Amino acid sequence: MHIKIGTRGSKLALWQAYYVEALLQEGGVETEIVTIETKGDKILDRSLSKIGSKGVFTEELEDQLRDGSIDIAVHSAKDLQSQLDEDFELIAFTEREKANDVLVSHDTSLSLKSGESFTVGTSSTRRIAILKHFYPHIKTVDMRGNLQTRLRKLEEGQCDALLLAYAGVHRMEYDDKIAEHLLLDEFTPAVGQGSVAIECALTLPEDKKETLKSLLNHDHTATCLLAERAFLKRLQGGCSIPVFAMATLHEDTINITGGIVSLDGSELIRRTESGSSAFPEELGTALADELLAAGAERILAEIKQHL
Ligand SMILES: NCc1[nH]cc(CCC(=O)O)c1CC(=O)O
Repeated sequence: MHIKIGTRGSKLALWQAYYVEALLQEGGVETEIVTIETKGDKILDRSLSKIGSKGVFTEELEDQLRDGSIDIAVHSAKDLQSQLDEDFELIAFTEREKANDVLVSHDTSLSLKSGESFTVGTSSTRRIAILKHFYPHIKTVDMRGNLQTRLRKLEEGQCDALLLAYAGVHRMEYDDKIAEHLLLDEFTPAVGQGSVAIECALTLPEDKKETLKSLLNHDHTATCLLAERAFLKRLQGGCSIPVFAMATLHEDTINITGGIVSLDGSELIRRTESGSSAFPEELGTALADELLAAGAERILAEIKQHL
């Protein structure tokens, strides 16, 4: 069997594609990597929320899935919108890396907890709003671009630190620049953070789908991500909305914590729900409904007016 793997060209995206390639090759599958540039890679002077969150990093990959130029597209699970177009599906989620955020700096003595004021580069509305909520003494500057670009901007002194996903920092081997691991109950990660998602066209032949699933899918991770993604779908949050959720699985029980924070950080709502691993999507949806009733509906409406 031969699988053509489509990926974005950033160093992190390529790492993820090589990771998937290695898993396939171990299973005796021949592979080929096809690098594809997306709108999100090209447009670097506007925030993601202004370009439009839908498909910024996926559209060009999906065009090639549709015409068969590639068999699968490899994405950071957290970059994927909650609702794919109807002719695509996610057939696998790889084993999740530690999902937390980290503070990255040349000065590894920096700490949000210290009370000291410094400037953090990030353009994630989730991270900015959570910083405003818990650490109002921290200044933020907008910092888009792929990991390499952001690290260069840090180097140039455009900020004192970056706020990033541990998964990406670790994959790029910048662990020695981690100043602080942030708490999951303050910086609850974005939905899907730390896992790699495999997308294909519905029309991909069944034998390929079976092989891909058996070699790439991590059942435990997939159960958690199904709950998180159902949560995101109900809240209709793209990656530009400060919504967060993380599920964990212990035996047959999923625990999921999720919430939303207003853009100025003044209001943060967070809830936890538990339920059977047999019904991950129902659990994610129920958590979202609970939040909507508890004020998330109003916060979401306010956010959508601003973006
Ligand atoms: N939005 C960009 C993005 N997409 C995935 C990761 C990191 C890897 C991951 O979470 O899987 C990052 C960088 C970051 O947020 O620090």
